[in-house]
Amino acid sequence: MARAGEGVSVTAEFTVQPAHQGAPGLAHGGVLATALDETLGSLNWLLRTIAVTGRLETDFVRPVPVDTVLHLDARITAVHGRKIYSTATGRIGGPEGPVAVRADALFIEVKVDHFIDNGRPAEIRAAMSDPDQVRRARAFEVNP
Ligand SMILES: CCCCCCCCCCCCCCCC(=O)SCCNC(=O)CCNC(=O)[C@H](O)C(C)(C)COP(=O)(O)OP(=O)(O)OC[C@H]1O[C@@H](n2cnc3c(N)ncnc32)[C@H](O)[C@@H]1OP(=O)(O)O
Repeated sequence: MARAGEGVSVTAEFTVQPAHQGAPGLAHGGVLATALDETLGSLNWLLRTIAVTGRLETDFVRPVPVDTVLHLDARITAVHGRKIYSTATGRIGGPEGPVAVRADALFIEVKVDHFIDNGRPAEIRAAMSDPDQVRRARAFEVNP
């Protein structure tokens, strides 16, 4: 089965808000990890694959002040069976600015059942009664 691999990439911007503060005036590392995780996770949509984060290794290279725009750049590095390897950087001061954070991730492909079996019933019911959500999930299952 042919699958997109190298060359699959996305860019994104994340603005650090006051609510994201950890140390005074600085972004909390967990929030920056979330921004990296979200950006890396969006790569899986380009592969038309439903996948969850199995591993996320994050390096915090420079402090990121509140109100900073984090310029994110993520790409798939390899696909092997159900395993999707990807990497991302977050730069400050512009898309070519210095790297403040970076992450390497391993996402694992799952079936829709992963969510149905493990999610809270109320939210699963709401998702299943949302025609857009169901159509998207079925599209993945029919054309993985
Ligand atoms: C109707 C409703 C509609 C719903 C429509 C859904 C829409 C689409 C939603 C998208 C959602 C996005 C979400 C965003 C990103 C999160 O935020 S995801 C949330 C955080 N992550 C999680 O909750 C994952 C929790 N972990 C798990 O559930 C299970 O560990 C996993 C990841 C499914 C893997 O379990 P498994 O399927 O039993 O797979 P397993 O055989 O253990 O591992 C498969 C392979 O991966 C390797 N592996 C697994 N974990 C690791 C690890 N941590 N480190 C290294 N290797 C690993 C294994 O060694 C194995 O390798 P091989 O032997 O094949 O070489």
